[in-house]
Amino acid sequence: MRTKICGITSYEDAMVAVDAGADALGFVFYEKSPRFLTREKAKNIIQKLPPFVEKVALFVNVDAQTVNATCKEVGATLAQIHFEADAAFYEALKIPHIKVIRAQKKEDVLQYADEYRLVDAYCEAYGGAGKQLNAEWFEGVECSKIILAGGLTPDNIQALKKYGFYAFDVSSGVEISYGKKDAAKVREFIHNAH
Ligand SMILES: O=C(O)c1ccccc1NCC(=O)[C@H](O)[C@H](O)COP(=O)(O)O
Repeated sequence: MRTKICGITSYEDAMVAVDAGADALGFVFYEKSPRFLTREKAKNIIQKLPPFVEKVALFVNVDAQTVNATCKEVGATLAQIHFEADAAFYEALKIPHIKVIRAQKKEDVLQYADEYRLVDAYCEAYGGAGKQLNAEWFEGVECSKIILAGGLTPDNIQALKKYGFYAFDVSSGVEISYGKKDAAKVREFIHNAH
């Protein structure tokens, strides 16, 4: 199972995740987030990372030009879009991207079913709240294009493997404090996901 460790704010935490086998790292460009980091700080981390690691830039309520410019400047390889955006926004993006579904009910997890998408639990903060989805919503659903997020921990992912998700995404479940990862939990999460 692929894994993304989200809310990275230091090179040390990034390398703990990479060394443990993370496929992707998430960087939050939402100023109201406790995991927000500046473009300069993100660039300094990203430029030192080894190849074959997806560098994901997260955005909330910005225009496409901001997404394009930020990703180019920091070296992000994928944009993660955490808000409702229209077709013109997506057409203007010049970088690979994934939509985020902030699910509030079972039907929501079926949105954009033909696309790889991240399904997270709805929260006012847009993400990183440690709020879990109802696993029963995935019963009978084709999950191979879903990146599951929301309240995942090293202890609860084993039971979720049976749904056949594309990947697991975690932030608060492997943290000591906002934006500071717990190395042991990061390793345990990735180990248990595989
Ligand atoms: O992490 C944040 O602070 C954040 C803020 C605004 C938009 C998205 C954010 N995080 C998005 C993620 O991809 C998280 O990994 C995802 O929501 C799961 O978080 P958690 O429930 O804490 O594992």
